[in-house]
Amino acid sequence: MKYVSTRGRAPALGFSDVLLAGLAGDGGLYVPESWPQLSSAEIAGFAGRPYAEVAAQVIRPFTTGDIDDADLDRMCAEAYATFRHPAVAPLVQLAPGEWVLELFHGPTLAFKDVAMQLLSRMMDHTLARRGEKVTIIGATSGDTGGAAIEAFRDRDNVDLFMLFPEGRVSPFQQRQMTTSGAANIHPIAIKGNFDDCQAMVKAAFGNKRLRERLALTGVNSINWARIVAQIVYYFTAAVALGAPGRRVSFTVPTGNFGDIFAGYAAKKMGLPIADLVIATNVNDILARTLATGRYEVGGVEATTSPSMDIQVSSNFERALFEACDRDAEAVDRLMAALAQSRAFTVEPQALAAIRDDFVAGTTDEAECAATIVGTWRDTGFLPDPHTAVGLAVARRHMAPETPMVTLSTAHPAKFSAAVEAATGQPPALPPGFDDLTSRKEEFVVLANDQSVVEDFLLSNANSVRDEV
Ligand SMILES: Cc1ncc(COP(=O)(O)O)c(C=O)c1O
Ligand SMILES: N[C@@H](CCOP(=O)(O)O)C(=O)O
Repeated sequence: MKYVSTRGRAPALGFSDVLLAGLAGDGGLYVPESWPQLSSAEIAGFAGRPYAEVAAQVIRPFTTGDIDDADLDRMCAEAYATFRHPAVAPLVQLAPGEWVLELFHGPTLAFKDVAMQLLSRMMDHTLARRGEKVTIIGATSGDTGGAAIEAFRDRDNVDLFMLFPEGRVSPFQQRQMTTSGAANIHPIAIKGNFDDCQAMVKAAFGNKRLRERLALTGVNSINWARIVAQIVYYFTAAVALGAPGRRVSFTVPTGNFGDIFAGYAAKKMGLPIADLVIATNVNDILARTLATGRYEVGGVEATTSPSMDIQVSSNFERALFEACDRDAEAVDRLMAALAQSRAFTVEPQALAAIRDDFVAGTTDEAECAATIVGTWRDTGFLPDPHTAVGLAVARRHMAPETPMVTLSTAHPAKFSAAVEAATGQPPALPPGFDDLTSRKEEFVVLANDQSVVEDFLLSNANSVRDEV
């Protein structure tokens, strides 16, 4: 399997090179050059199988030729043994036709663990084989940072620099990032918002000298390996509800579009998905784009679902590439317009293609809080604010006979202030986090300035290559 860049000006690469590249050299995102197909019989065969085995089978077509089958099986088994729930991603029924897929049973209580636990093992495996070291740079609105730090702490072939917006992540999320105590972990609070952090990460990749000196790579969902691992739970959930003999819809609380793009990938591989519903909070650029065809970056509003306080949604570029019939030049033009004027217009044919694959809805803060308390009171399931955004939107898109699965992307304890404000009581903390508030925090605060951040990386990375 080879991967091509959405902007068409970077070389096609195999899985291991894409894994270590993060972002393509032309600023684009890697996608598989064709979608592997799973037959109905193969999909039906997933029923009742352990999550790790299904994961290896779904992921294998993407890694063939780069990772040996036995190594992939072992890495999947190890990654999903870190989860607290034997099913890894259990489905819970809330009402007739309504389900949540609990993706928060990993080590940091967020869906990011599903991909990050596997990604860190794949990276470690590839680096050990090649005898290389890398520097990871990432941007987080809260959950990617914690999951990456947990997955990569104390790995001696990796230095991890994680940028987060100062004061805009929950206290629980911040402490998960700042209390690892590991020498290879460097949390950085940026005086800006998540979009500023993500823009700095992409600009760092665009600095060829820095990229080469630090052997820069990424673990945000710009890295294809993140998406690949997230495809798996769409299969396990749909099969548990009757696929391939029955169509299933999914609603996904969406920010950077990685999670829902994994659902799109599952559909392209043959999973019968009815609707893929994008759920956003008031930072609703994706819903506006689907409604009007105009992608227009506005200001970011801070909400109780901070991990979705995003305007520049990285993986939408992958969806555009698909909607433009894989015309990389067209995507390149749109991305150039975005860089220049913070906006672009999707051509009617591409917009129609996007609307064929996705629908979208938005929730405001009042509806989010009402959904938290209402769902808890009516069903006993306590959603975190991101899941509540998903549930509120999902309930407007339910169709008779088609199960609707909302992805539950974080444990409510990660956002206890918002949950307590809605329900009047704090959510119970799962075991293993009792000392989080007493651990010593270590992080730096840096200006929202590219050269300040790049200088910090060069001064603090353990492995910097000489200039040639
Ligand atoms: C709890 C939670 N829900 C939803 C999202 C949105 O996911 P994505 O960025 O893949 O769209 C995030 C962040 O990515 C998150 O941390
Ligand atoms: N909400 C995310 C933002 C980064 O998303 P990613 O999926 O591209 O890593 C977060 O929690 O940091």
